[in-house]
Amino acid sequence: MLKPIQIKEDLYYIGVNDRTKALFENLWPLPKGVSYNSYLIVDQKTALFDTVDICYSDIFLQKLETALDGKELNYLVINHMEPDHSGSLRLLKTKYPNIQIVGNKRTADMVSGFYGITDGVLVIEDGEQLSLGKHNLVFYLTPMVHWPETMMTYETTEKMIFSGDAFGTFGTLDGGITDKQLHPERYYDEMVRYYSNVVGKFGSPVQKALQKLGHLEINYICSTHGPIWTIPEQISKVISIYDKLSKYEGDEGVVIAYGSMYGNTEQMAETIALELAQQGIKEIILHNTSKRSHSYIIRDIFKYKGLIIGSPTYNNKLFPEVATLLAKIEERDMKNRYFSYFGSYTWAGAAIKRIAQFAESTNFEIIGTPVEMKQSMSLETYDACIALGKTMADRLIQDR
Ligand SMILES: Cc1cc2nc3c(=O)[nH]c(=O)nc-3n(C[C@H](O)[C@H](O)[C@H](O)COP(=O)(O)O)c2cc1C
Repeated sequence: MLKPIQIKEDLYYIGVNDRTKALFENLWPLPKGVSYNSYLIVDQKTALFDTVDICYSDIFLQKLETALDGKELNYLVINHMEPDHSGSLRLLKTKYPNIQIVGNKRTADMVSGFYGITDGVLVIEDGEQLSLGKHNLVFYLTPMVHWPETMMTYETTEKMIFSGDAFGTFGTLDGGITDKQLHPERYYDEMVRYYSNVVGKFGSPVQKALQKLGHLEINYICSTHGPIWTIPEQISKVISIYDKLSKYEGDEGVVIAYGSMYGNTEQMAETIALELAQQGIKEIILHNTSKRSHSYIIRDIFKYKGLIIGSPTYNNKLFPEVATLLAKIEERDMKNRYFSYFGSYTWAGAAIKRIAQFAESTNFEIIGTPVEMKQSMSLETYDACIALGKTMADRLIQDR
């Protein structure tokens, strides 16, 4: 028998930890794992909020059964249909055939399309309410805070928000479930990585959602990944992280992401970094795009205002890992960055031209003069790298 965790009277945590999966969405590394959170309110009516990844259905269903303690399961509220949360739906419906599945019309379409379930679906509108007895639920549609059907559910008595993926983070819950039981700092970098990797493209919908929900008093943030946030300062911090990231606001600092096969292009990166430090910039992060998972590079690009990209010419194109990274930056509609670039070649340069095309497609502010190096570092190239580093530092310092 597996037991759920009682968070407070009427509220149970019945999520699970995944320490097995290597890549979230088969893309983003999970060195600290991830949790799939599900919650149950037990009132005159019972309501479950989201399910878990299908790999953990058995554990989840056992915990649910214990939490229900013989009561009927009345509602499943689906805030998000991505399979890491809806994966247990078919099994849940088989075990509790009379359950009412609550979602908006887009949810209903996906419930039918993914799981072939069309009966017992209660379609709600934005702002609609549902009473469980003592607890009252209000549904807020927040489209594209990841997927078009995403919504959040606000419980008005205890002021709890079931936020779906919003305010989520990578990292398993190792014993502690609420922020009071753990060191929240452990999760913040992983929250930024989660946001930038998974939600990063949707800055504007996240801003709309934050404005829509801004008037709500919130005592509990119950996300589908990571800790339950209950401490007022932590709640403010979590919301401010999402606010800042969705506005694409960066801190003072520079990410230099480069490709290099034999180290020549890397020397350009090193030279620029030395000058940035010389000028008083403390946060300088060099990422070798072949060595570091792009997941972390993207996280840092979301963190810092300065971005410098470097690449050798490779078969008349960009070095492949750099090209892939640029595509990932483009996909995320990255904004508000100070951008510089550099490149190298041996017989006919193409890297610089390709990065210039990328730069044109963004709204980044181009800083300094791009540096192109033939073969290896000459005094002229060295001076040009120093000049580029200085111009970037000056631009960042202007904002202090
Ligand atoms: C597989 C391969 C393909 C290359 N393709 C080109 C090319 O199309 N045009 C060019 O001018 N140089 C090309 N180069 C040369 C590199 O761009 C040049 O040597 C550069 O300085 C390498 O930088 P690195 O030392 O940082 O790896 C190629 C090198 C390799 C290994």
